[in-house]
Amino acid sequence: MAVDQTVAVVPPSLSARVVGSFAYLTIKDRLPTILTKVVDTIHRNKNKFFEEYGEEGIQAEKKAISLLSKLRNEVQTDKPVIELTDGLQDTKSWNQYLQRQQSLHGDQESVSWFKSPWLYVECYMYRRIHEAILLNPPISDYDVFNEGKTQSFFESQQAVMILCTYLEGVTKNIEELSQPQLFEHFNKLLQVSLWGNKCDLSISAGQENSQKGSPIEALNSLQPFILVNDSDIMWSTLTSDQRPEQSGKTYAERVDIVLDNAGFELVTDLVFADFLVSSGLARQIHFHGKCIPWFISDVTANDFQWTIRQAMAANHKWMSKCGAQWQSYVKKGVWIYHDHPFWTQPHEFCDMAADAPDLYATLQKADLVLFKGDLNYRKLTGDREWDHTVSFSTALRGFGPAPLCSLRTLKANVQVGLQPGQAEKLTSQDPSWMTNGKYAVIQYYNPKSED
Ligand SMILES: O=P(O)(O)OC[C@@]1(O)O[C@H](CO)[C@@H](O)[C@@H]1O
Ligand SMILES: [Mn+2]
Repeated sequence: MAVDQTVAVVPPSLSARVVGSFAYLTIKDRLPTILTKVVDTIHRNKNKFFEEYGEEGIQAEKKAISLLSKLRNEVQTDKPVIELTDGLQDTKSWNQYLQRQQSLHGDQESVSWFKSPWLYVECYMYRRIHEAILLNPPISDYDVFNEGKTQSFFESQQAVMILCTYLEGVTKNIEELSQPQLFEHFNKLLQVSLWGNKCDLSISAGQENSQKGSPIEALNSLQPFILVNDSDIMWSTLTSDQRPEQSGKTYAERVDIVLDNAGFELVTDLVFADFLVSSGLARQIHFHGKCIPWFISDVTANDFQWTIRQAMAANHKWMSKCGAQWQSYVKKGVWIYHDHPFWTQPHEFCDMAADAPDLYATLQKADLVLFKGDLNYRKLTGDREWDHTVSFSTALRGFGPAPLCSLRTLKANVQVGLQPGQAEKLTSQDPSWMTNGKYAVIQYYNPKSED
């Protein structure tokens, strides 16, 4: 049953308040495990810090570890959330957000790990990890998640090669392809990018989680696990002549991709972006990554450049050809990489127009914005206890800078836009369907058309 937008009440945020919930288990078990791994990583790199910076490096390592151990204790004992002190460009807005949470809570109770919105405190933990490193020069630009990200890239080499070889097969005679053939390749590469989102390191608390086997051959068997598939509408958006004043084969002027994870997922996004450009479906791609290490595996500018360089240097004909092509797209400004502090803040995206109007204006220039991954979906929908049949547009609560599409494997218990009865059926077949990463959605919304 569709819910009328005008009368829909905004449901509460997911929170660890609900004992036994996924949010509760994340804060109780997964976050402390992640913090322990971060401490181990820093400790393991002690000699490297000594070689680079001498005794100062060792002192910084010790202080960072002590801040992180304190943080782990705060999480485990449900201490109040405290202000940031590092004076970065976003520190003030984080502290204002804490005040906002405080006023929502009322005076009686403090904002704490188990009593606050899960989205907020989970984002806050990653920002505090960054603070612990940042406050400790000379190791302040150390990426504590770098090892895991590079490892996950190398572990999926075979799949990357298969994908680059497939792309070569598509692009070499792309001019001769009919519309239906182009649509078939579009669908395949879109779905590869969708399932690439299985490979995040946060859900596995940093455990190896890379792509094994052929990502193309796997698609058929994965098809039934796509719960909402709006790829036809997405294709129509790209191929409808949105700018009839500009003649030629190119359809969309600009597609923006809000990236999620480095490693295999990023390669699938680059391959899809390459296909969009080389097929003429889009003229320019704008990528959006993170300014700081985030949710273990998320892409930073460094990861983006590193991945392209690795592909270029690969000892595989088609992979190195892809790498060279990607580098040339970047050089020519066909591909543009952006980052913005808003992506590493805890806000729901419906706040973007008010809290990051410059970013909102940037996205408004796109013909289509793709949001990769689970955390972006949580922020799109506000990470709330929505009824599963509420429409995607209702859950977006006015967010709509441009036509947009979420490509997400389900790893958190928020899901909207399902058919009546669909969620109940899934729950009876597979009770953890919302969090086990086996299911996915390609969910589209166009602010320009009526819902
Ligand atoms: O955004 P991504 O990389 O797809 O997923 C990030 C993620 O694993 O982190 C959280 C768990 O801590 C989950 O909400 C979510 O599944
Ligand atoms: Mn991620």
